[in-house]
Amino acid sequence: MTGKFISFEGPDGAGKTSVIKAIVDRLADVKLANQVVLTREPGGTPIGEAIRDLLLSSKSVDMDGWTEAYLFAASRRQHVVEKIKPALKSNQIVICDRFVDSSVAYQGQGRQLGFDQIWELNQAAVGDCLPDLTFVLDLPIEEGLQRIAQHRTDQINRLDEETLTFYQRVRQGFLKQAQRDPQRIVVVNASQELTAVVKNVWHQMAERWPELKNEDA
Ligand SMILES: Nc1ncnc2c1ncn2[C@@H]1O[C@H](COP(=O)(O)OP(=O)(O)OP(=O)(O)O)[C@@H](O)[C@H]1O
Ligand SMILES: Cc1cn([C@H]2C[C@H](O)[C@@H](COP(=O)(O)O)O2)c(=O)[nH]c1=O
Repeated sequence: MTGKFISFEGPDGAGKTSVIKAIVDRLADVKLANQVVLTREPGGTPIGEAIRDLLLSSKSVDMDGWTEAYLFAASRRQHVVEKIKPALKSNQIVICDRFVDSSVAYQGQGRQLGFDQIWELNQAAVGDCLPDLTFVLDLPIEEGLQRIAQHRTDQINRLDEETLTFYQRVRQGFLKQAQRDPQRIVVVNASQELTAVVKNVWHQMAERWPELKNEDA
């Protein structure tokens, strides 16, 4: 199978991590486990993870919105150059937990820095390296936040403490981005049971890449 770049997006608690785990298992079932590169943003590289710590730390309360936007883009640039592009070049399947659409939704729409302005800033960071396929896991904000509150095992981060209206703008940002780029972005109803969400995502992947239905690698 040739290199593929797939990103998973959505508001906090939409189920990205859970769905990605199940999709990686499915890829293993079709004998593609050794081709999978699982990664995340912010982060994905040592430099990116250091930027992640700075971005998500509750000590960064005074961070300016544009500083935040540039730091997400800087983490992304390093990620693209150091990990994503080389992996695609060697025919790996890159599965990324959040990518450029998160910046457009959170910084562009959530922080109201401007949808197009944040897209342009990120164009400089990613160049021509956009996902082949992006899943936006969509659900009412309250549901995602409730899921997190019920099951939280990791620490609360700085962005977890935003208001409901911030997250509602973020959700609209993802949906607007999907409307703008329907070839790349598929919106999935993430309110369904996890098995149904995974089935839907896998179906979309196999539609696009029929070799996934019967991979004999
Ligand atoms: N479809 C679902 N139905 C009910 N609960 C779910 C579903 N998907 C995930 N969950 C649960 O919701 C919580 C958040 O899921 P998960 O960590 O996968 O979301 P996430 O999108 O990665 O969150 P974050 O953006 O905060 O990292 C977990 O406890 C998970 O078990
Ligand atoms: C890539 C990216 C992320 N964010 C936000 C979204 C989340 O609140 C955190 C990351 O935490 P997660 O548990 O890994 O989902 O960062 C953002 O605001 N902008 C971005 O570009």
